[in-house]
Amino acid sequence: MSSTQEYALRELNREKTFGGMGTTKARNVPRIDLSNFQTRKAEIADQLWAASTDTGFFQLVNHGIPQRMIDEAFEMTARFFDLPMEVKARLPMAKGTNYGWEYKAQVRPSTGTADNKESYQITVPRMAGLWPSGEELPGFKATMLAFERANWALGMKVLSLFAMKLGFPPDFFTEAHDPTSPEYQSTLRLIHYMAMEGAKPEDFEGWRAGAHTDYCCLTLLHQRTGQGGLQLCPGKEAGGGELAWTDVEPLPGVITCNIGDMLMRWSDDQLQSTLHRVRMPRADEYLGPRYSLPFFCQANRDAVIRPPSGREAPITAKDFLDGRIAANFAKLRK
Ligand SMILES: O=C(O)CCC(=O)C(=O)O
Ligand SMILES: [Fe+2]
Repeated sequence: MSSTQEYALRELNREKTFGGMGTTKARNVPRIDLSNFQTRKAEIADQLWAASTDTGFFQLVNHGIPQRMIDEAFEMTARFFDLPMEVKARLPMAKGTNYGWEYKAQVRPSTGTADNKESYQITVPRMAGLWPSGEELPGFKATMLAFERANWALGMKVLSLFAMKLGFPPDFFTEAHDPTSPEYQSTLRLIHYMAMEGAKPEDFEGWRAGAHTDYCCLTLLHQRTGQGGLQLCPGKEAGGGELAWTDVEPLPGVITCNIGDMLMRWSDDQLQSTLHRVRMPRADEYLGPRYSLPFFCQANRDAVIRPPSGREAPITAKDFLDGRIAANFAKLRK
């Protein structure tokens, strides 16, 4: 078995145990202020480290991405998903890839059912033929490229502090996520969870996004106030039995972040990649569409993940990611 297949299988078996409804529990998701970043690096690094070795989730405030830019990205996202099906179908995500449009194709190993969503993923060097035309959606490409780069820059700022804590040079992860390289594979994802107004009772039994951990180093997640549903369960408490889930409410001016599997491995499991999911709204909650914009900092395909202790074998970020994509999108056409 190749290391990719072996990794995919291990992940599959682990995630299959997380699909149940579980209970709920209040937990603190730390809020971390990035203002005066240059002079407060040591303090911010301590706060990031404490949050990420504990719940694996934190929320950034004063992060520097202008609210206007975030609002514009959400407006373009709604317009994109409003395009006719046949237009979106001309931009398909091919099997084994991480870019393009998919409709209800992501089957989470935890649930075995498709997420009730459509998504469009932007992996900048591999978008040939996958952008809507300027006539179909004026301004879309420019807006999304600028938003992608703003997220990348913020992600690298945060990762530079993790590098410091792990004893790597400060620009270690920036080099591993070099956006000028053709091997770049960080991804901006646009997600549309379908409105549930008038849906049948059985439609509420599924998941908007089934329980999973992210594949990446770090996720920056933009959400809309009033469009809740994200829940987390820390890994330390996910060791079997019924899981207790915590609601993470979207707040204005906040970017919710979590550590992914890639950084967990790179840090010898010190930084926690935490299980999360998006639940269906209850009948008495907002039932309109839900949009979210995660940006996944994923090390370039040729970056080698070599944990300092040497306990886990080195693996390229390509092999690491391919295993996870294969386990999630088996349904897509080649
Ligand atoms: O939509 C959300 O709030 C979370 C999405 C998510 O977890 C993912 O796409 O990995
Ligand atoms: Fe996720």
